[in-house]
Amino acid sequence: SASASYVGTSVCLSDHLTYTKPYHQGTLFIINGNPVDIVRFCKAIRFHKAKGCIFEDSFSDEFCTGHYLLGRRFLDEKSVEDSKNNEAGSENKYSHVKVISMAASGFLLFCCAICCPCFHKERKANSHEVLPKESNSVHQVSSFEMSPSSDKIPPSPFRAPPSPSRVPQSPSRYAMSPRVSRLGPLNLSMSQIAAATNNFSDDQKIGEGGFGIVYKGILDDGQFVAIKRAKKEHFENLRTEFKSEVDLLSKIGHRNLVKLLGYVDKGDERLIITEFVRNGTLRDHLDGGPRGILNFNQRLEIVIDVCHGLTYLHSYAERQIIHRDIKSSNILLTDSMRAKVADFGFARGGPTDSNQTHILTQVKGTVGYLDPEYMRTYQLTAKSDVFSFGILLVEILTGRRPVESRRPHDEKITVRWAFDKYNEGKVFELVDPNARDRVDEKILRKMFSLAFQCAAPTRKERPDMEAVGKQLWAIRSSYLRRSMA
Ligand SMILES: Nc1ncnc2c1ncn2[C@@H]1O[C@H](COP(=O)(O)OP(=O)(O)OP(=O)(O)O)[C@@H](O)[C@H]1O
Repeated sequence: SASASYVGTSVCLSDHLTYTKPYHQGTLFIINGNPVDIVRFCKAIRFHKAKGCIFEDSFSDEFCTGHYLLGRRFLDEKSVEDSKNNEAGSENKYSHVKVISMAASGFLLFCCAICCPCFHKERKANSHEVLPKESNSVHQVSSFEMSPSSDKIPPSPFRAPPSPSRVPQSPSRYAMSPRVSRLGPLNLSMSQIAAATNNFSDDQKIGEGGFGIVYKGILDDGQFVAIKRAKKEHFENLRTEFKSEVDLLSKIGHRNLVKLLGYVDKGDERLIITEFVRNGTLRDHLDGGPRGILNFNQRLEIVIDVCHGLTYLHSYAERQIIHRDIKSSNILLTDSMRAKVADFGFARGGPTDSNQTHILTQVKGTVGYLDPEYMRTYQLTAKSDVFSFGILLVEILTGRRPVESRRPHDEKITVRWAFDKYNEGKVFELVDPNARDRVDEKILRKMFSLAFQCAAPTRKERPDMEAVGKQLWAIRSSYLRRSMA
């Protein structure tokens, strides 16, 4: 994700216009979480400009000049049609019959069919939507402070309800957020950290993310640590959310979550110190290379670990925590291939009051894993992590990134491609070609089915992580039974 191309955003009329930069043939254009073609995107820009909307500095629209758009009218008309269909669907989202009738994409139909029980159960729980009183809601988009529920978002011709066929694309960092830095139980001075990292020498560098460089360090007592050193341009943000995140993270302790050991917030330095997890990221392993290829059993164990880490955050931590950036490059593996969820830079406390169903907040996360409903409504719940987990599940089974912009059109959005193949009964074609062990078709279908439930378009349709865990355990037992037979 260090290579993430940034995205431009406008929130005029609550539309979220996003595109991956720099502009090239494979550039993805997204409106409110829905992939659109360039013509429609440019139309939205023009519309926003006419309404006097201000675009970020980084938002450039030079691709909207004539020659890129020639010959695209057909596409444009088609997407307007799509949008009309979807608009109609949005009104009917509480009626099963109608949901079924609108499910032109097939995906929604599927989700509805397999998720009916949770659909019913969750509807009650979500019936009160209250704007939470957050201490650190400074980043909320101002128009939303006045409009707590999505119903009140001003109308725009470019809004459309999400559907899984509309998952956002490309594993690009979607928005910048401050990193936490803290120094809890590990009370290290700057000179100790300098010694531990050999003065931040290049040899100790293990990676680089959007916010800083990660170094490996070795403490006096021989303990290995990972030290993330924030880039100076993020310092201001760091200050703003610093305290709340420190408070959140200091309460976390689970074997499937990377432990935060401390922070430094002094003078020119913002450092986060975590336990060092030595076997690379899940993405590294899916890409193959010297570490070898993950077999199916390992993949299954990894998703179970991630699921347990998330279940703890959502249901068992002192206060509910929503990670907001679940993705394969944030899953670290130990030598024994156990998984730990890392990178809590975007983590947020969930609702604190039982009347609150969600938190209203700016969208943060990584494009491709981002919950389309959260992108559209700015309502954050633990189900946004469930969505990302579903995308991750498809990724670990197929080996493909959530968005593969170089592939043919119908394969670009991995979850959509997988869903179509699944429905055609071609589940074996989905399996990562690098994973050589042959797995029973039933097991594969169960895994994919679970992934699609998690990546359902609306949070009401998604199971919670605890339910996901139960399903994964059941799949694991039948897998083990079958492989022993
Ligand atoms: N605790 C850790 N132990 C071992 N390696 C780590 C640890 N934390 C991070 N890394 C390594 O450093 C790399 C960069 O991590 P970082 O979290 O900064 O970036 P990212 O998640 O890849 O990108 P971004 O922060 O932009 O999402 C990771 O890909 C991983 O290889």
